[in-house]
Amino acid sequence: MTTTAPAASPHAANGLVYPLVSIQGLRKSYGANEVLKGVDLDVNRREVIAIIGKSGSGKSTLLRCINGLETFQHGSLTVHGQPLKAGDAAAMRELRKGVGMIFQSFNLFPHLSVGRNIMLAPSLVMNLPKDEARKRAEKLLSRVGLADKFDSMPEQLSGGQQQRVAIARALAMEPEVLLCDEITSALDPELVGEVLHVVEGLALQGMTIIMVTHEMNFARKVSDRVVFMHQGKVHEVGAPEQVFGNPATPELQQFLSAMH
Ligand SMILES: Nc1ncnc2c1ncn2[C@@H]1O[C@H](COP(=O)(O)OP(=O)(O)OP(=O)(O)O)[C@@H](O)[C@H]1O
Repeated sequence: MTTTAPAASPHAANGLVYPLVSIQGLRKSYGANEVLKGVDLDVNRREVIAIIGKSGSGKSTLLRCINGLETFQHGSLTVHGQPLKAGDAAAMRELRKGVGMIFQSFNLFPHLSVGRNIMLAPSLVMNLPKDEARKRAEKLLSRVGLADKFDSMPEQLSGGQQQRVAIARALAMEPEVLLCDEITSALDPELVGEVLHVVEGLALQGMTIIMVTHEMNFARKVSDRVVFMHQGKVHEVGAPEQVFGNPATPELQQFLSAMH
């Protein structure tokens, strides 16, 4: 991908170099159902990763583990050099501050204006003074093309606009990495483009993004690497031209032909 930001790179601090997100041997079960069966994945700063795969292959569960919404039983997860042990609830809460997540449903607070939705977390979690939180919300709203919607209520916006507010709200916590879980799946087709345009802009500005998506053309255009998940594992990973143009395994070939 051509970016205006420097290329993806391992993070360097305190003389150490490490990926921004490092996942090793991650296993997660719901009861007897093992959903993630040993996932290994490193994500460098400024990388854009698209996760694709059949329904039930564990894509959403993996994202939810990365932002600490789900516990896992085995393996390790390190974000920004902070290792997170399986089941460490306090560390998971801390982790969530540095990881933004956007879901298929926008989950805006219906009784708060657009601006207040964005100000909420910086005010409550980061203790940002009200005027600074407001300035931050205004800036983010213009970044997602909604500068004039500060005082609107969520119900007055289209689905595409609400999803853009959800993106602004996630960015308000200045996350290290942004996780996107099928964020256009609930939108009418004519509204998909405006949301993808915002995500593409963030990618070009150097945001580290891990997105689960069914938008194959978008994955091909924007991502640095595509991860194909199959039966709870990373089955194939590579540059978009390799994964889409020259899939190595029959499972990926079948998945891609079923998408056409
Ligand atoms: N909270 C839960 N409790 C029990 N089982 C769950 C839970 N969440 C997910 N699962 C199961 O885990 C498996 C993987 O689900 P997951 O949502 O991660 O898959 P996915 O690849 O994201 O699928 P999709 O593309 O349909 O969203 C499924 O079998 C699902 O039923």
